[in-house]
This record gives sequence, C-alpha cells and structure tokens, in this order.
Amino acid sequence: QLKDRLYKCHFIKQSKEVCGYPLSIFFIVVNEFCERFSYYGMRAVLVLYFKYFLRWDDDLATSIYHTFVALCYLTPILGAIVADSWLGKFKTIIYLSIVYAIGQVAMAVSAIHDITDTDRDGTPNNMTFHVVLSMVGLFLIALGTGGIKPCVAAFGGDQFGDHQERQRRTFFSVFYLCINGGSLLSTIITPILRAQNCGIYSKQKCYSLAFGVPAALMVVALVVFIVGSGMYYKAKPEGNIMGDVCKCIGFAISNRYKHRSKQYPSREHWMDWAEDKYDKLLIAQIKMVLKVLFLYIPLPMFWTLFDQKGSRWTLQATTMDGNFGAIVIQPDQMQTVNPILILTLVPIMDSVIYPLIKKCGLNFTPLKRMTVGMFLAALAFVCAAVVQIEIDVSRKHLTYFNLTQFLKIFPFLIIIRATFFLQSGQLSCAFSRDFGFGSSYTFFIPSTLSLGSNCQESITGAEDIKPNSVHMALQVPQYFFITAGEVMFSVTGLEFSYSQAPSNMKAVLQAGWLLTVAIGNFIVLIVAEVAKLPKQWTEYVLFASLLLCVCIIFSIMAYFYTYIDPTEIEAKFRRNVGDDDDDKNDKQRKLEMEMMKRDLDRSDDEHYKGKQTKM
Ligand SMILES: C[C@H](N)C(=O)N[C@@H](CC(=O)O)C(=O)O
Repeated sequence: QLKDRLYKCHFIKQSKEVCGYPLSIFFIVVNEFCERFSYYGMRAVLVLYFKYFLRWDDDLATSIYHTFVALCYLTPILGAIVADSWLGKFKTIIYLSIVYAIGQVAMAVSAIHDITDTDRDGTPNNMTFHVVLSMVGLFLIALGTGGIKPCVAAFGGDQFGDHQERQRRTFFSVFYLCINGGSLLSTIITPILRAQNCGIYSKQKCYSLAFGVPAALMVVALVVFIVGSGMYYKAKPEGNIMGDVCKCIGFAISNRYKHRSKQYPSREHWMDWAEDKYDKLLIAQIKMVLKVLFLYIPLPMFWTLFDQKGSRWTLQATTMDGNFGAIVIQPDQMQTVNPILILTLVPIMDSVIYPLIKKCGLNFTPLKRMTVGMFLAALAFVCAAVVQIEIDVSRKHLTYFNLTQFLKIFPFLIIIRATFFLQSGQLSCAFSRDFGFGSSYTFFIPSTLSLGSNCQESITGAEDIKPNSVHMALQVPQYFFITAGEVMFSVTGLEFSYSQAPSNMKAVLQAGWLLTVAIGNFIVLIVAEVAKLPKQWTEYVLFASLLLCVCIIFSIMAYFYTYIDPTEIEAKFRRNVGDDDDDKNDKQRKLEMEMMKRDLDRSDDEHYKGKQTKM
C-alpha cells in the first residue's frame, strides 16, 4: 500500500494539468457524458418500442422495462467485484464498454422492421427474432452500464492526489452535471428520431435510428476513454473487499452460533464474535457499513416511484395532448423535464434553500433531507393520480369498434393533415384527413372504389378514439415534485453514504446504494402484479400511500441514527495497532514511511504555494 501511494504521488506530480485539474479527467467526463447520453437516450424510447414495435400491452411493457432497469442496478456489484479483485477499474471499464456497445447495436438492429418484413406490409413477420435480439441487447446493456457504473466515478476520483481535495469535489459536481446534460440532450433527441419515418420497403417509426444514435455515442464514449489511456493513474486491484466483508460476517455468525451456550460471556456487538479470526479494524469498518445498510432497508420504495417516470408516466403522456403551440412534445420527451429541473434545482438548493434553512437555525441533516425527498415523491404520485382521473374523465364517452376489419391508423403524434395513397398496379389515388394528438380512425374503403377517381369523396371515416384533450403540461407538477424529491433524496443520500463509509468500503456502500434502486424496480413488478388494480389512478394512489408509510418508518429509524466520522474511528484503531506493532518495525518500513512523508509534504507545499499565488 505504501509503495502504491508513493507511486501515485509521483505519477500525479508528473502528469499534465489544466487549470489545476489532471488532464486525464477531461476524457473521463466526456466519456460519462456520452455514456449517459447512450443509456438515457435508449431508455427514453424503450417503453414505446415495446408497446408499438413489439406490440406488447402496457403491463408487459412496464414489467420488462422495470426488470431491465433493476438489472442495470444489480450489475454494479459484479462490476465492483471484477474491478477490485481482478481486472482493475481501467480494464473493467474498457471490456464492459465493449459489451455495452454490442448490446446497443443489437437493440438498433432489432428495431429494423425490414429484416423480417418478407411480405413488405410494414410489420415484421418474425416477431420472435426482434424480441430475442432486443432481449439479448438489453441484457448486454444492463451488464455494461451497471458494470462500469461504480468504476467510472471512482476511477475519476483516483486521478486526484491527496492535496487536490477541492478539485476532486468540483470534479464530482461536474460529473453529476454531465450525467444530467447527457440525459437531457438524449431525451430530447431520441424521441425526435423515433418519430421519423424510415425503412427500405415501407416507412415506419424509426426506432432503429433512436437506438442507433445511442449505440454510436457508446462507441464514441469508448474511443474517448481509450484515447486518454496514457494519462490515467491506474490503481492496482485492491483485492476482493466485498468477499472479505462477507467472509468476516459469515465467521461472526457461525462463531456466535458455536458459542451460543450460556457459559460463554456475551459480547457487546454480534460482529465482535469475528475478533477470534479477523482484524479489529476490519470489524469496526463492517459495523459502520452495516449501520448504514440497515438504514437503506426502506429506501427501495423511493426508487419504486421514481423510476416509473420512464414507464407509467410515459404511457400516461401518450394519452395526453403534447401540442405546446410553437412546438409539439412527444410523450417520451416529457422525461426531459427531470434533467432540466435537476440542472436548475441542484444549484438553487445548494446556494439558496439549504443556506436559508441553516440561517433560520434549523439543523436540516442529510437524513431529514432524505425523508422530505420521500414525502415529495409521494406527493408527485398524488399529482399523477389527479392527472389520470382527468384523462379518464375526458375519454369516458368514447366508443371503440372492432378495428381489425378495416385499415386502422394510429397517428401517434400530432399530424395536422396527412395524405394517404391507395395503389393497385398503375392506378392510384390520394385522400387527406386532419388528425388530432393520440386519436385513432377507421376508414371505410368501398369495394366499388375505382382508383384513379377522386378518393377524397368516396372514402368515409369514423373517429374511434378522440384526440387527447388533457394537456401534457399537467404532468409538470408531478415531474417537479419527483425531481425535488430526487435532489433531496438521491444527491443527499449519495453524499451521506460516502461520508459514513470507511475509507476502503466506499465502493461497497456505493454498490449497496445502487442495489436499493434495483430492488425498487422489482417492487414495481410485484406491487403491480399483486394489486392488479383496474384503474391506473388507484395504482398511483397505492404507490403514494406505500411510500408515505415507508417515509414514516424511515424518519423513526433516522431519529435513532448517530452520525460518525469514519476517518477518526479508523485512525483510533490504527493508533492502537501502531502501538502494538512498534517492536516489529524494521528499517525498510521506516525508510518507506520517511520517503512517503517527504513526498506528501512536498506536494502539500506545492499546493500551498499554488494557493498563495492565486490569492
Ligand atoms: C438523470 C438522473 N437525474 C440522474 O442524475 N441519474 C444518475 C443517478 C442514477 O439514477 O443512477 C445517473 O444516471 O447516474
């Protein structure tokens, strides 16, 4: 470890800097931007791809969407283990990014309807091919995006020396902005691409382009990351800390069980039963981690609600009117409200709201913020329920026909006037109609129709589904509350987890945090399946009520939590060990310590000088 720290010190001192930041982090930041563009861009149109391309119903589309998201947040554990114990972060990012890019390409190919459209009628003839290919693609994407997730931010953090604490903090803020910048751009762009018509034999909604551009961005992300290769500090794998933690916990439990008889004196904490075999410092660190993990138990419920933006809320938007006058918003584009609000709310919260609360003499601790965040998410679902009731009322009087007998047209986006061509051999005729957002029509084509004559008059139509009348702007309040909740819950939660984690287990807690997201997405499936509520608004109310209950439980747990300073606790343990080990110190170790101290002092001096010059 000493040698590694010395090497890092030398490496960082010799590496190129721009405005006090290592040049290497620019490649990492650009890589993150492109990767998040790729991920969120694909995710934005995913539920509509299931519904309109693969022809799945709302429930199946929602279930598969959440299974995919859950998988994306389960694989970080795998990525962290591979990186820490085997490949190191750099190689893990490279290899898994390749898997990720292949997955994105598979998705893009799966959305080309012409591949199996043998009769050239615009619909794929072998749906199994498209389903299987897209499922394989999604699996590879989940493996890639989840696997690299705990590595990229930590790899960026590794590029800074101990004397660059301020720069490292700025890097993490910029990193979060890049995530949301990439997400914002892609959720604007991919729905536009999806709404285009493309195809070789027949023109259909262009899901292949909507998945193809994210695939290209993932390749760009990989190339950018590789270009920076020579500039990175690549820490060696530290060993499987997660494995050590599990083994130590396992030993504590089995040892406790072996000594269950009353003749053995009880110990203060059940983890103390591991002392017979494991280092006291490791046990203390595990205790810190377990304390935080216990607090995590209610957290998945927040994600259960949060991640329905991409599924239920997007499907809700398809039944709303997206005509904003100058622009027409696609249902999946409504998701951009989230990153837009994140980019505005994070600075407002940090520089206005939190300082103001502090000025009022209130101690708004991280756990209190997270509780408020949960409450806001529940409020968002109450808003979603109100909007749903409004939509249901507006669509109550509609009559549905059996549409299969006739030509059925779903103008999915607003079409002011569309023209259709009927063709038979050399003869053709055209007719035009006006359509509203989300409406559906059946046209009756008389068998006596002679092509070449005026179709406009001969073809009659019936409106099966009226145009959507509830405006998409009504979704803004629910997006506002869920995003304000995200800022208070997610941003604070990440910071809390980092500050309460022991130095060598920050990645373990990061993986634990991401696991709460995965479990949250599985809860969507379970609740939706078990409850099977006939009305969508009642499902929204159910989710809001569940989160409210969980919020109360969490606030009680938070009340009893005592904040700790892991560095101080670790230092105390190290001091104790240091006292015991004094005799064992040999010349070599002293020499190494001396060298490292001199080295660190020198970098501190340079940092101090740098500060003075700036002042
Ligand atoms: C775009 C979201 N607002 C966001 O910031 N997402 C983060 C955190 C997460 O959900 O995992 C990200 O994509 O890393």
